[in-house]
Amino acid sequence: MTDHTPRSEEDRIPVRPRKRSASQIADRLALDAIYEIAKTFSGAPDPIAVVPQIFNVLSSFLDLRHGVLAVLSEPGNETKAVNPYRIAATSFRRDESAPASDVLPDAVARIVFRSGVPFVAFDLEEEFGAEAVPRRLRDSGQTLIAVPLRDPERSHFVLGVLAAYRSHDHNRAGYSDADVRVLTMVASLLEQALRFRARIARDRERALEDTRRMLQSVNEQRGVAQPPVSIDGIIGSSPAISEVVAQVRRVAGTKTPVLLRGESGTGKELFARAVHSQSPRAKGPFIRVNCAALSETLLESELFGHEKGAFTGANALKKGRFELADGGTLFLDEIGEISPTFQTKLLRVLQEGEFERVGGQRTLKVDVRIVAATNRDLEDAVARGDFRADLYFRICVVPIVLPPLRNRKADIKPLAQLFLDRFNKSNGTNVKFASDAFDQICRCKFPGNVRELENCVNRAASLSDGEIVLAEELACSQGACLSAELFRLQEGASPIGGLAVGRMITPTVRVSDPGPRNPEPPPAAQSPRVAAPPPEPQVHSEYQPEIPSPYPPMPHAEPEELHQVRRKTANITRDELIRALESAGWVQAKAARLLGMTPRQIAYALQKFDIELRRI
Ligand SMILES: Nc1ncnc2c1ncn2[C@@H]1O[C@H](COP(=O)(O)OP(=O)(O)OP(=O)(O)O)[C@@H](O)[C@H]1O
Repeated sequence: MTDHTPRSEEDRIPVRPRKRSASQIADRLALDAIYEIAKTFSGAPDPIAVVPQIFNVLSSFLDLRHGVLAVLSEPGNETKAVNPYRIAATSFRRDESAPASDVLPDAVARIVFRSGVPFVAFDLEEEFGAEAVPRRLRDSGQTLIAVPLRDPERSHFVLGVLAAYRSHDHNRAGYSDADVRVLTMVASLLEQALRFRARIARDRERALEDTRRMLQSVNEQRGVAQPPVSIDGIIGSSPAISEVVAQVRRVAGTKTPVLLRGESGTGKELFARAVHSQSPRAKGPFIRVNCAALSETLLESELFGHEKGAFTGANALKKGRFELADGGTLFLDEIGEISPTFQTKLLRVLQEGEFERVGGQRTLKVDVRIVAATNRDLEDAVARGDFRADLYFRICVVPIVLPPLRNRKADIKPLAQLFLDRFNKSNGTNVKFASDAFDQICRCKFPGNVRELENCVNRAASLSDGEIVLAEELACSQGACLSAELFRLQEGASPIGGLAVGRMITPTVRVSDPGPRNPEPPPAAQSPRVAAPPPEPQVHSEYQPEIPSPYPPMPHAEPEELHQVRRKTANITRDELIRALESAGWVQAKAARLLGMTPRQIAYALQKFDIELRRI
């Protein structure tokens, strides 16, 4: 039925669409394009795979043509270029083997990778030469707009370049700002999509890992033996160590830099050697540098070498470790300890594979695989600005974390047996552990990790009365295991040299008496009568200097016992000491406990009163 009700005057005037300005139309199109693009990304399981579709949208809505996405490739592959990248997507239908320069001028890509800001080239030919212009675009004027794509996880890190061309047939000057804005928005949508995907992948990986661990622990409980691992002297039968060995095997075949992380004594150097020996460069040299052991100047001349006469004392040309490691592997131990200036020097050689000897002019090129190690929390160091982020990304391409021994108890027994066998071999002995001794060792937390286990075995084997080491002969049974004491003081929360520990330096504290704060375990005693006191820390001022220590800082708040210890040190008499030793069966650690002193203080007192230890 037709509606005959009379309409008002207003109703009868035909509605003419409001005229929009060119810029309003452009804005509207941009908005529509972004809407389409966001929809496409949100539904895509692999955001990079849909980038060609995104380029089509840009082209049909906004005339932004010939889109291209370049992403950083893993460093350390065949190319020696700085920031090697690959073309990951394009709207050209191009032959896969075509050079990247067919779609994106190399000079522009590198500018964006390095600067991390958008770049607009109004006239490629004029700015970069005819060769820079992709072949198919040579006959037409084109403005190139390129914006950075940032790593979703590390916002300062440029991992890609998103670019597109605008033909000069269009209003060339007017659009570039808007084009930069649109491409930046697209880059940001892509970053979000990548971040989302990475999160899903990580969650999936975590779930798989949990399942794997669960199965392994069920197998362990059922007594299904894990096959023992054995490469290059690495011993272990725990799932954790098998996983690390598998990672080493996987990564060894490439030239990718590896960063070994883990507490002190977990075997970082051993694993660095394994990465080398399992790699195609195994026949090449393996060169190690302890970055923490050398001053900056020495480190520079050690790593890069020096020319004759470069400085006083440089009487001859000396090749540096980079040169010596050519064709092989360079192991940079304790990399977290190098100074900011040296970080810059190292970055250059890691990026470009080039350096000059100290005092030299000639640029040398080497082919070296880098394996680094640290027990520092490098992420924290980067966040605090102590460690360069770009160097961090160079060295931390494949991080391999070595678990502490307390988290892989299944390794303790085979390792203890290995060290005992080594002891017997080098001493011509046939010492064995009684089964209760083995059980006791296996229960230990070993805060000093494998190194401490090695010491423990050697100490027990050296001090044993007979061929069988009994449980009661172990240092821990006699209250003489200082690392157990140390671990107790840590409350298990801050393991020695653990990843959570930043700079491993004892805190600067006011000291009125030089009583030891972090007693080190006594050197594996050569004979029970030897009671040589460890060197007394020199305290010249009211403040204790910062001493690099393998142990994490002690809490600032001092327990009451420690105050008592201080008072006792000065007051103890010879008789008091002998009485305590007598009642402790001449076990220093026990006597120390009776007197409320540390074993180290007992050792000083013994020396002071010239008392020789008796063995009961
Ligand atoms: N899985 C293992 N199998 C056999 N020996 C091991 C294993 N892990 C560590 N070790 C031994 O333990 C000792 C300490 O290892 P290493 O020096 O490699 O530790 P690290 O992590 O580099 O220590 P730091 O950080 O203090 O330098 C070495 O004698 C090493 O041979």
